[in-house]
Amino acid sequence: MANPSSLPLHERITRKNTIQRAFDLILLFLLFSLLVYRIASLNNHGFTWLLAFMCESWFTFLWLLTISTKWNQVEYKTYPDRLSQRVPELPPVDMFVTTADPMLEPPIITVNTVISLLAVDYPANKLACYVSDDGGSPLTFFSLVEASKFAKLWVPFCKKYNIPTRAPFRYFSSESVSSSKNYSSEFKQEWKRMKEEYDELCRKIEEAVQKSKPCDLTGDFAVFSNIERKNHPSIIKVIWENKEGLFNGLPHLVYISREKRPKHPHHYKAGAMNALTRISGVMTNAPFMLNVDCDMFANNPQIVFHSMCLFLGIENERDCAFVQSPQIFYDGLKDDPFGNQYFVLQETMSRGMAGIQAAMYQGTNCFHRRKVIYGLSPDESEAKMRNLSSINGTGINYNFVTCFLLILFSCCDLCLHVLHYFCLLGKFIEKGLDKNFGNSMDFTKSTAETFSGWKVKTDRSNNLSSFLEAARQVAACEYEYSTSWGTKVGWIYGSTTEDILTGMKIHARGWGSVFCTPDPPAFQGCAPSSGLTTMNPNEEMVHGPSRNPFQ
Ligand SMILES: O=c1ccn([C@@H]2O[C@H](COP(=O)(O)OP(=O)(O)O[C@H]3O[C@H](CO)[C@@H](O)[C@H](O)[C@H]3O)[C@@H](O)[C@H]2O)c(=O)[nH]1
Ligand SMILES: [Mn+2]
Repeated sequence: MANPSSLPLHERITRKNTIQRAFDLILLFLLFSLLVYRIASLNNHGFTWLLAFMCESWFTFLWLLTISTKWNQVEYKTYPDRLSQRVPELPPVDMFVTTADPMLEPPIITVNTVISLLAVDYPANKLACYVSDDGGSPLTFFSLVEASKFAKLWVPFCKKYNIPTRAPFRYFSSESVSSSKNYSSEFKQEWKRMKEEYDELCRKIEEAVQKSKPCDLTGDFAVFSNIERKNHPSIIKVIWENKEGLFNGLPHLVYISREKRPKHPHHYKAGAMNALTRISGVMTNAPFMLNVDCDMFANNPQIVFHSMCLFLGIENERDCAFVQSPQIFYDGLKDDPFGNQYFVLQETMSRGMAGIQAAMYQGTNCFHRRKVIYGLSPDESEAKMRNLSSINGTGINYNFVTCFLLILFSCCDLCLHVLHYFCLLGKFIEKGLDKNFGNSMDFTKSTAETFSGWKVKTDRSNNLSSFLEAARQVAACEYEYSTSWGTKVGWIYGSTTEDILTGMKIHARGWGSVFCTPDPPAFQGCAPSSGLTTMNPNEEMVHGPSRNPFQ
C-alpha cells in the first residue's frame, strides 16, 4: 500500500468528450466549406454575397474560439482525507461576505450564508468571517448579533452529527426527523431544540424588519443613530471573538461598514472587497481569502479542505492563484427555462478554460491567495519570498550600525524586537511599498508578513479588538487616495463586473487558476425566478468589461 503521506492531494482528470469534439469539428468543417463556396462564387453575386461572407467569417471565428474553450475540459478530484497526513498545520482563511441593501438582500439570507461559513469543517481557530455591509444598516448588524448567538448552538450540533447542509434554512426545509425511525432519540431531541432556536431567530429578525429601528440604538447600536446610508464614518464591530483559540469553537465574526461620504466614490462591490482585504489584513491577515455574495451559502461543509487540497497540493504555485467554485442555484425551475444555472458556462466553458490555463474568476465562491490580490506576479512573488524572508534573521543584510546595535542590545529581547520591526518597515518604505498600499503602519507591517511568506509574524492571537483603531483607519474613504488600490492592487475599479477585470488582471500577470467542483456542490445560491431578473446580470456580464476595456 502506498505511503499516505506521499499520496497526491488532488488529481487533474481530462474529460473524455470525443463525441462532442467530433460534432464541433464537423460543424467547423461545414462552416469552412460555406466560406470556400462563398469565395468561389463571389464574382457571380453582388455586394450581398460579400456581406454574407463577412458575417459568416466572423461567426466562424467565434466558433473557433468557442471550440477552443471547450476542447480540453478538466476536472480536479480532491482528497481532503489526505490533508492531515500531508500538512501538519493548516493555514488560516479569512472569509468575506458582502451585502449592500437589507431590503433587496433580506438579512435572513445573509445570516444563513454567514452561519453556513461559521459551521464549515475546518479548525475554528484558523477562520475569521468578515461581513461588509454597504447599507450601513443597524438591521443587518442586529441580525448578525442574533445569528452569532444561534451559531454557538448550531455549530457544535452540526459538527457532532456531521450535518450535511449547514445553512439552517436549507437544512430545515428538507429534513424532517420527528417521524423517522432512523434517528436516535437524543438526536431527535437536539434537532427539535435547534429547530425551535432557528424559528426564534427568524421571528426576531422578521420582527426587526417590520420596525423602523430593529432595537434601541444605544450601547453597541449607538453608532447607527443619526447616520445616513451614504454618509457615515467607518463602523467596525467584533461580534464574536474566539478568544481562547478553540479548535472546535466558533470562528471570529466581524461586522464592517466602511466609511461613506457623498463626495467620495465608493466603487461598489470592488470597493467593499478592498476594504475587507485591508481590515482583515490588519486584524487576522490570513494567507487565503474566501469571498461569497450574501446569497451564496456554503453547501459543502468540506469546501475549505477541498480548496486547500488544490492550493497546497499544486506542484507549482503559479498555477493556482485562486480556486473558483461554480455558481449553482437551488430549487431552480424544471429544465431551467431562463438559463439561470448557466449550464454551458459552468459545465463546459469553465472546465475548458481551466484545461487551457485558468478558470475564470466569477466574483463569488472563490478562494484567493492574499499576495495575488496584493498585485504580485508569480516571478515577483518568488523573488520577494527570497528577499524579505531574510529579514527574519536568516542572512539579513544588516549594515554596520545595525550590527553594532544588535550586539549591544542582544541581551535585551525587547530592543531586538523593536530593531527588527524598524528594519522591516525601513525595507518596505525603501521599496515604496507603503505608497502602493496606503499609509497605515499596521497594514504595511501586515503586507510585509504576506510577502515574506509568513516567516515574519506578528502575534495577533485572539485580540481583535486591539486592532479596531487601525482597522477604522484603513476603512476610511480617503485611505485609497494616491495608492494603487483599484488599479494595481486589490479588486479593480471602473467596471460593474469587477470580477472579470480582476480575474483577467491576475491571469495577465502570469498566474493560473483552478476550478473546484466537489460533490455536493461547494456553494449554492437563490436563483432568480423570472426571465427579466436573469437578463440583468447577463447584460452586465456581457457588456461590463467592454464598457471600460482599457482598465
Ligand atoms: O455597492 C455594492 C454593490 C454590491 N455589493 C455586493 O456585491 C455582491 C454582488 O452584487 P449583485 O448586485 O448581487 O450582483 P450579481 O449580478 O448578483 O453578482 C454577480 O455579478 C457581480 C458582478 O459581476 C459579481 O461581483 C458577483 O460576485 C456575481 O455573483 C452582493 O453580495 C452585494 O451585496 C456590495 O457589497 N456593494
Ligand atoms: Mn446577487
